[in-house]
Amino acid sequence: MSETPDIVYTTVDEAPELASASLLPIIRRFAKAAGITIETRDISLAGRILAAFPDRQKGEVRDDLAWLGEWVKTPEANVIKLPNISASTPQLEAAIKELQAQGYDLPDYPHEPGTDAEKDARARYDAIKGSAVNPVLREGNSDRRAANAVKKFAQNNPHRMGEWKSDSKTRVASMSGGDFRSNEKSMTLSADQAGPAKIVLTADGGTETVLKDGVQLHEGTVLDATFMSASKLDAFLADEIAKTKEDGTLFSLHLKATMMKVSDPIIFGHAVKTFLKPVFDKYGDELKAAGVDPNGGLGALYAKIENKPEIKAEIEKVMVERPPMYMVNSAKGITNLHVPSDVIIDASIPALIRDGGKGWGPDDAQHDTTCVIPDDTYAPVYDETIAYFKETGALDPSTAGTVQNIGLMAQKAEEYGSHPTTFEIPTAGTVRVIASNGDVLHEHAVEAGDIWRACTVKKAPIEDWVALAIERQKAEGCEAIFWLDADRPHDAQLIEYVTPILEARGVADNFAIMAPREATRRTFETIREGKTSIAITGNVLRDYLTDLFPILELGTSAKMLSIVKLMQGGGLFETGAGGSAPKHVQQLVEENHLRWDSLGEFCALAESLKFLGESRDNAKARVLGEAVEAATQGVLDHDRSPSRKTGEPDNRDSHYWFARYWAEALASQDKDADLAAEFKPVAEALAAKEADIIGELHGAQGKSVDIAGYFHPDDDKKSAVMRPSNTLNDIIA
Ligand SMILES: NC(=O)C1=CN([C@@H]2O[C@H](COP(=O)(O)OP(=O)(O)OC[C@H]3O[C@@H](n4cnc5c(N)ncnc54)[C@H](OP(=O)(O)O)[C@@H]3O)[C@@H](O)[C@H]2O)C=CC1
Ligand SMILES: O=C(O)CCC(=O)C(=O)O
Ligand SMILES: [Mg+2]
Repeated sequence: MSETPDIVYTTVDEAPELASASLLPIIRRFAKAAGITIETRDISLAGRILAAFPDRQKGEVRDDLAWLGEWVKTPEANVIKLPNISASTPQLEAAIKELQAQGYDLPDYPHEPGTDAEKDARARYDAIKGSAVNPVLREGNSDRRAANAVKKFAQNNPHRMGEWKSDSKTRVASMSGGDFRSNEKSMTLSADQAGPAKIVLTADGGTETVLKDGVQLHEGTVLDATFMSASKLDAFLADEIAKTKEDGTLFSLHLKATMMKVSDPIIFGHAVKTFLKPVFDKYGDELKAAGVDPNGGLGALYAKIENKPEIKAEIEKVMVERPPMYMVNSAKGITNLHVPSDVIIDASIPALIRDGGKGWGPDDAQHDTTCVIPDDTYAPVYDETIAYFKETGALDPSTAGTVQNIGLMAQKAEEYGSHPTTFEIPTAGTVRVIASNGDVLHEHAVEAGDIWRACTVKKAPIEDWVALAIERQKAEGCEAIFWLDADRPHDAQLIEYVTPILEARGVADNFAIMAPREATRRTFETIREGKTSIAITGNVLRDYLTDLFPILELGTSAKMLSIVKLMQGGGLFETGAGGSAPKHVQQLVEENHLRWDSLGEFCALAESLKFLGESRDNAKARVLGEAVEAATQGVLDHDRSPSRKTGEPDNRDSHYWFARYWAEALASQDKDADLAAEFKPVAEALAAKEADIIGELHGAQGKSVDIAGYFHPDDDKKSAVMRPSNTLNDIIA
């Protein structure tokens, strides 16, 4: 491992990692011709678990995430980042079990840590849980958009859209009080308030508990504090369950338990308990004794009551009285409330909207759905989208314009950085954030069980974000909207930053500032006319909108260009805006067909090579990058993307075509004669052997395969499955 490779390609999980087994050898072969070093760093869930317990493993275990976390703070950084699992507790436990079965020495996940050793293990595991990678790597703000070629392809080959009817009963339900939105307070730190702050809970009896000490706050940082009332949440959930029953729709809950890894699993647990309230009322003690943690979901609960027929019977009785649930997998009986990480709001709601507002029910058919999004901060975006489509009918992807996003993300911005300062309040009292100079920055009266949190966004990332927005708007010359609500405390603080910068740069007229609901409608109206709009948003809307619009415009967010211009000069190139597509793994294992589309990897690779060309003045990298763009265009023009169906071309076929078009582009360019000479025979061989290669790739499909693990498959077996064409392998070797 050299200290600074030219490019780091991340080792991840699930479908994208399977794809890498086929694609990475091709990338390496081409990069080698230009003397470019590509190394991998392991940020997979399994890799991170092992790195958390290096002392218990045989041999050396590298902490690649820690290494990358430092590298992204240097101007040399050039990372191609694939999506990785942000694990919920059930996923983390499953991964630990698998690794233990493979012979790795790891402690179980301690649910109720008692001893010091258990507390230590729990702390190490909790650091891995949830979205533990992206916040570490994202030392810059986010620029996500569809490349022109990708957008054109989607317009010419529109995906299927469900029909939106004006009488659809699908709706969004959010709290009208007591939620994070209504309790939010926000302020910007002055110089004398900067320094280590503390968060203190003073119980109603007077006892003080320091919830967190040494919270480093800087001058100019925007600091928010808010809480979700547990009692109001429960009342809201109970009410919505009843209303859903009356409406005759599916009940669904949409959260982000992965990125909001402290707050949202607790909210999820409230939903599990409220849905099964009669069961918890009757058998609460027994369930507790059996080790049931409602935050882990129904899946974990059922596993713990296998031998308790009376509780099972009670659950069945209650379920009959409840509205039918939106299903994750109706064939397997996996409901919305089974696993907290199965229904991830950024992907789940847009997919439902793409399908005309329909979710899958227990009867394996699609129905109108009540979408419960307890916190009302961002729910209006979905509520307005649904209202708009009910009025106007579905969007037409063949004519729709596009929405780009400039997202405030750097340095754990906003809610997605709030985990260390989120608490489930143990006793009623008052929470205060106290600055180093003694100023009380925020104060809330809370009840036991309330979820209180503070979050920050620093000055430098805000200024960088506005500058990035100005740059992008200048490049596009189109509508650009800051999705900020002057009536929301946090957004009002951001507006105080944004307006003077726009004015000082003389570009204020090129931008609008609109609350999310209004911005949603305006943006849909703009893209309906075939035009482009730039959404300049905070971190959560960055996440939500870069799934919402791509899923409606392109059918998926996997095809997005996703660039993180690191604030210290490096580049982080994310592959698409979506996740690791767990269902694709199942299809591969059962039928040896991988429907994962690597277009996101192709786009990121082109950007990474072109960035290398600029940052290290590497002319060959530039040529390789331009050829990748030509290859990507070739894959689109000739429709070489994977099919969903077994027996048809899959991910591996698309890699063959990608390699071929890449080699052809290199052979035919005239900027670098050495590269042209080297790739001419490669291009010829790939063309001459087309029938053999395609035959070998297709011959492999249709049978089940063994990769010896889900979270930590065997590298050789994975490689054998993903590289079934010896003819192709020989040409690439
Ligand atoms: N950047 C990151 O690291 C991210 C990581 N994640 C993680 O990914 C996991 C899954 O998240 P989830 O919310 O389900 O979102 P995904 O984006 O993984 O999946 C949603 C659906 O999108 C489709 N899809 C996604 N990517 C591709 C692709 N490249 N080619 C074809 N289809 C694709 C699949 O549809 P179909 O099944 O119909 O084929 C998939 O089931 C979680 O562990 C989550 O934490 C999520 C988002 C970003
Ligand atoms: O970090 C994660 O868990 C998911 C990230 C994500 O969804 C995104 O950035 O779009
Ligand atoms: Mg997302």
